[in-house]
Amino acid sequence: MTPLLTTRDLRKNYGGLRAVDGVDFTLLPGEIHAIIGPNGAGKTTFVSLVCGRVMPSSGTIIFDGDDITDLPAYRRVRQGIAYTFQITSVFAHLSAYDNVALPMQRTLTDGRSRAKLHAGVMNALERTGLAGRANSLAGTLSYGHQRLLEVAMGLALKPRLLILDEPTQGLSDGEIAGFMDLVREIAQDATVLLIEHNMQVVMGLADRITVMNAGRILAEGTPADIRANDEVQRAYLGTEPA
Ligand SMILES: Nc1ncnc2c1ncn2[C@@H]1O[C@H](COP(=O)(O)OP(=O)(O)OP(=O)(O)O)[C@@H](O)[C@H]1O
Repeated sequence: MTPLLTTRDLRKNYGGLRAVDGVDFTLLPGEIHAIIGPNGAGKTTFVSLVCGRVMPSSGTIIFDGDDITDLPAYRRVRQGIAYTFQITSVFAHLSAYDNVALPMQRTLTDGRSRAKLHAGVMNALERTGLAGRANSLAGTLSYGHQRLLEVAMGLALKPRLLILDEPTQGLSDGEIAGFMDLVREIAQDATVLLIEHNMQVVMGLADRITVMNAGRILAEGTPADIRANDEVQRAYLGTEPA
């Protein structure tokens, strides 16, 4: 199977700190792929390099056969890479509807396609269970709903690759269960790369897991492989119920 995304010897240094230190990574189309690892392992920096928020010190990023290493973030969005980040980034004083319409509008080359925009926004809100909140100001939504709104903003871009950075942080158990169903549904027509600390979510959702430690890949495999890996247990999972 041809990978959707490949990184080769990808590096990001902050002064003397090697935040991402020679990562060779492969993402297969259609998979749900989790990146785990201790705080400071380089997970957020790595996905920031993939989506273009941060430019690498060296190395190569290939997306769907094209070298995107030097492409700015907005061009990567057009190629189908969407992301939502740890820190809630909704516009509090805009409605849920407008929050989704804003990023989507940028992808429509024909500024007059209002019907298309409306259909796309409502589809994204429906998939995330927020259609009934379309007119609510984003700032009045619960934290969990704001996180879902971010996912809706990503979905409206019809991404081929959706990157989620700690999407379940701050969600209740019930919201987490709903979120897992949503990710499975998204993965039917997109590839999902997620950074996640909640091991139940990781083990329950991921087809494959990459474990990072100190900027490098420590291990890769299925949930069963990762559970059975002694090095991973020592470096990371030891204190977590795997
Ligand atoms: N803009 C920056 N300037 C300097 N150092 C940075 C910057 N961004 C990240 N780092 C450092 O790079 C290392 C990797 O950070 P990163 O946020 O990628 O880790 P992480 O695995 O995502 O951690 P967490 O699970 O806590 O989010 C850390 O030591 C961090 O302090």
